[in-house]
Amino acid sequence: MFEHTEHDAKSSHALMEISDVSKIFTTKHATLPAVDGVNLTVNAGEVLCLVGESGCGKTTTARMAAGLSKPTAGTISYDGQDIWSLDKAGFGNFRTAVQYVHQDPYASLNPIRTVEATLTAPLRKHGLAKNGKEAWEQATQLLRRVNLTPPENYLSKFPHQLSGGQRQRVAVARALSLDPKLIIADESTSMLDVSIRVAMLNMLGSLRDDLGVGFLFITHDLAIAKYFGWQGRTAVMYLGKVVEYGPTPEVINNPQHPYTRALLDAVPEPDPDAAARKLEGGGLKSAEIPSLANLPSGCSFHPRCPIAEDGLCDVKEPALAPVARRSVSCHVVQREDGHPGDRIRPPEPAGATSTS
Ligand SMILES: Nc1ncnc2c1ncn2[C@@H]1O[C@H](COP(=O)(O)OP(=O)(O)OP(=O)(O)O)[C@@H](O)[C@H]1O
Repeated sequence: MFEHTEHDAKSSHALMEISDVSKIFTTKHATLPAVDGVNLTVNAGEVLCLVGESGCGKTTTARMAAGLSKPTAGTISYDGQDIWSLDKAGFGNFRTAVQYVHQDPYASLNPIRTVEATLTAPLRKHGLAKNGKEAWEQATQLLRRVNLTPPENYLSKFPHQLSGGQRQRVAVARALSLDPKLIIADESTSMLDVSIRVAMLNMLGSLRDDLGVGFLFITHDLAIAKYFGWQGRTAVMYLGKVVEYGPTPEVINNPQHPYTRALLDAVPEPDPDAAARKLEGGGLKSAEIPSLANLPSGCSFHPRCPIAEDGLCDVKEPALAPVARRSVSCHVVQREDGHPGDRIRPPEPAGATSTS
């Protein structure tokens, strides 16, 4: 969709580092490890897609990356600094540089504010516009940037007077008003019709190309990751953990983890129930995701996994390890790749005698 320029490859540096990050929610009834030991890096101008089924911890990770929620453990660094050790001014700068675009703009746009007020308020608040005229001019430029033209047709509108796609573009324009280095887009196209979705993705892609904005792009749909994040990397999450992580073409064209393979088998399937049935039909033993409150032993994917081995996968938790130009956490895949961890073998059945 959009070209990867030489400039990007050379100028890429780690903008955000998510290191060993966990988030545990404690409710009256349970302790929920929503995110468990996640490591991710987003380079400047790069797209990192975070993919997985509902409830796997994508939004929780995204909210921590945006500084909206504090990790239970681990660190989120922006430009080399732990965001939770920044002083108030430093944290404020981080919050302007990293903008969060919510999947439902209805939830984030103030219903009683016009588009103009929505766009000019942050400009005035952060001193990016000296006066009302300058703020108005910048607001019109922002609307052009997100292809809402002519801008004059939109400035006086309220959110309810816009279509879903237009609202989403206003939310992106507002995020852009503060000249962010990184946009965290949480399923920001999932509520749109397919053609509007594609137009929106193309527009976001042009921001990356023209402005060098990096993206942490959250989606449950690998087809979207393929379309939007082809030049970047993709991390597949399952029950709070990253199970496969690498360059998007590697992950999509040659998936290694059985969960990634199953997710790809289920693409494209807009109806979640049909997708779940397809997941089951596509080789998974079950469409049911185990509860975070009662995680399976060993590899938490093993009860659904078509290649799980008794005595191995239900006993020992796999770690991410390099396999075929990406990282994968699967004992069986790692063993087949000749990984040093391959010496783990299922125990001999009771009564079996060794012939050696
Ligand atoms: N504030 C909270 N308190 C308790 N549990 C929570 C809280 N927020 C999220 N969870 C739980 O943490 C898990 C991960 O949720 P999260 O929203 O991060 O998943 P997700 O992959 O983004 O799902 P979706 O695609 O449906 O948004 C879920 O089991 C969810 O119920």
